Amino acid sequence: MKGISIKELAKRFNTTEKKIKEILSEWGIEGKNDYITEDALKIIEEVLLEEQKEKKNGAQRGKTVYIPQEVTVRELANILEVPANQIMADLLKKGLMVTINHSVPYEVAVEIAKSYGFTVQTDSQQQESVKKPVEEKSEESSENLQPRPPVVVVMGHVDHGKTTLLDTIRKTNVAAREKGGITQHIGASMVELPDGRKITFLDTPGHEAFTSLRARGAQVTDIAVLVVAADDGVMPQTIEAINHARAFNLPIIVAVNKIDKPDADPQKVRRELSELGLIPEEWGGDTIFVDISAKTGKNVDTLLEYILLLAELLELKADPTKKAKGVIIEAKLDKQRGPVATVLVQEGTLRVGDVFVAGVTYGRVRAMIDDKGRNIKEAGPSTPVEVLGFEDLPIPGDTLKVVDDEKTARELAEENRTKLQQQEKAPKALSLEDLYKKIQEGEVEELRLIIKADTVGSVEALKKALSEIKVEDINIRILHADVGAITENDVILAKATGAIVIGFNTRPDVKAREAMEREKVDVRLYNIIYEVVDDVKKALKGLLKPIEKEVVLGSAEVRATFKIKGVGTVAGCYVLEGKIVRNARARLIRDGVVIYDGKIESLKRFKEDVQEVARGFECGVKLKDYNDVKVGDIIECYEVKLEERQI
Ligand SMILES: Nc1nc2c(ncn2[C@@H]2O[C@H](COP(=O)(O)OP(=O)(O)OP(=O)(O)O)[C@@H](O)[C@H]2O)c(=O)[nH]1
Repeated sequence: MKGISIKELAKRFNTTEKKIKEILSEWGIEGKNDYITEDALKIIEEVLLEEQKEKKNGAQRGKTVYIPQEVTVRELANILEVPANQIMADLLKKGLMVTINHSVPYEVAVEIAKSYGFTVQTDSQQQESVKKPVEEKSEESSENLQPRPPVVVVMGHVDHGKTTLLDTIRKTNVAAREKGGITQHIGASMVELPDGRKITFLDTPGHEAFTSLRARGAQVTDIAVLVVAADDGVMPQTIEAINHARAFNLPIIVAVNKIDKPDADPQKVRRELSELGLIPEEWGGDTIFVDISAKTGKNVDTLLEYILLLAELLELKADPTKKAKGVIIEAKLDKQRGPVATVLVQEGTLRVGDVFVAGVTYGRVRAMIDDKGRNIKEAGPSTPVEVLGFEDLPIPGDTLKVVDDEKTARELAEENRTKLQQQEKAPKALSLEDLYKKIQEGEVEELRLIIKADTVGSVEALKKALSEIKVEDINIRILHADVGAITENDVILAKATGAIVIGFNTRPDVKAREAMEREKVDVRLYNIIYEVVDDVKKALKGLLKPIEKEVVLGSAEVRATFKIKGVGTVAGCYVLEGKIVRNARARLIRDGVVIYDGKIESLKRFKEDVQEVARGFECGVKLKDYNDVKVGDIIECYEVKLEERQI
């Protein structure tokens, strides 16, 4: 393992190479060829971070800063006079993966400022056009933080038992049975153990659910349970799920399922997952593995115990006394009840009568129904509840915030609408063309890639070739690499993580195509490894030219041919779709094979020269420098556009 170079490390911590070498010798660590191993890196990082904080704390202790409600990483870094990288590292530790222009939740920003020894002034005299959310006053009172139940997503390969596990957990949910509740599907459910401890599960199994919520900026889950069937072992979606969880730094507990089956081999699952970096605790690693049978219920209680244990280690806390804040998990229009949405309360307590803003809509909580179908009056942190009283249908992934009055709610919703419109104008996902610009602006510090290829060999070759690219200090991180078509999941993951999808001898499927359009994710298709490497290198150096995009204008079938003296062969055609345009580019297709690629030289309708001929009409086409046209050939007319993006 190569590790990280001393030079890179010095840059990351804004210090000198000499300083790093000093720490190395102090700790008796040797750097080979100026490279440090991963283990040594951890020690150095800790020493440097501590030193940096100490220094800051000393200098800043007592200094008062004002942090606006809406603050980006860059702005916070400026206010605290700390490198933006450092702030991003602090956020990552709190499970928030952001770039320099992302906004930082206010309460997190305050926490970070305090960790650097600042006193935070909340009561600003500054004039603000935006109404400050009301919870700001209570933001300071972190003494009310109390443990909250973990929010868990169950993931894994098809048929490995995700749904069965969720059903079993809900059925053995003692508290619910005693209270006679009937489980309702509301998008998430809360399980209560006999001793009163609770766990919230997202109802929709699979990583797609949380990744698409995450793509909209919502950090919903705390823990991922990876279900792997012991009779089947690690399968493609197991790997996909691991990569999705890792992309968001979500801790994973492995549930080795179906151990009741005679051909179950839980040890094989351990071996396979170890190869993927999930090493069982019993083998000296730090991943919890629990052998279960979702069908018989065996060890499911142990699994729940481990989830709670991990939750304790994660110190999940929230302040139930604050005004509520939550995430929309699901939303639907109900004929009788109007817009209904499931909200996962993340902070504070949501109460009937509360006025709220939720993305571009707002409302007042008219009623709340829990996952057992009961009407409830209030819901605390990590509780999923169905909420009635929205003005309009909210969007899953949007945040719901309780505010003081309806006027504020309406104004904030309007503001969010304006922001959304602005965002929609600018493509948000990263493209290879604008990578260089973003690197220069400090918005991107690593290039994240998702690779899909035709064979395992190609995947490996691409991974190797890409990992060898070294341009400045930009890191290339492969979030997911697999065999097969580019899927909607790949696109959603790319969107959520700011990654680029590379397809090698493979194409996006229909759903992926739709998602690409919708999410404006950069998907690149190649069939030569060298070109992938070359494009990535050029992008990192800012040399990549805009992509030429081909747009098919229309196609026509050749129904007759005419030899005309001095002109050549003219094809009598019928336009099947779109239109045929004079002087446009065209190719001739015979039995699915392109046999000519050139230009439409002349286009006529009843001997008249015309500019274009639409679908359903006949026309005469002469292809430039080509006469071997035959009846039954297809003429496809197209144009090549340069993407409008600037490098
Ligand atoms: N023997 C045995 N069968 C199980 C166990 N868990 C699940 N199954 C069976 O495996 C099959 C698939 O289970 P599901 O729970 O539907 O799997 P899933 O992962 O939710 O599948 P998808 O929703 O299709 O992704 C069903 O026939 C279950 O009855 C188990 O612990 N033991």
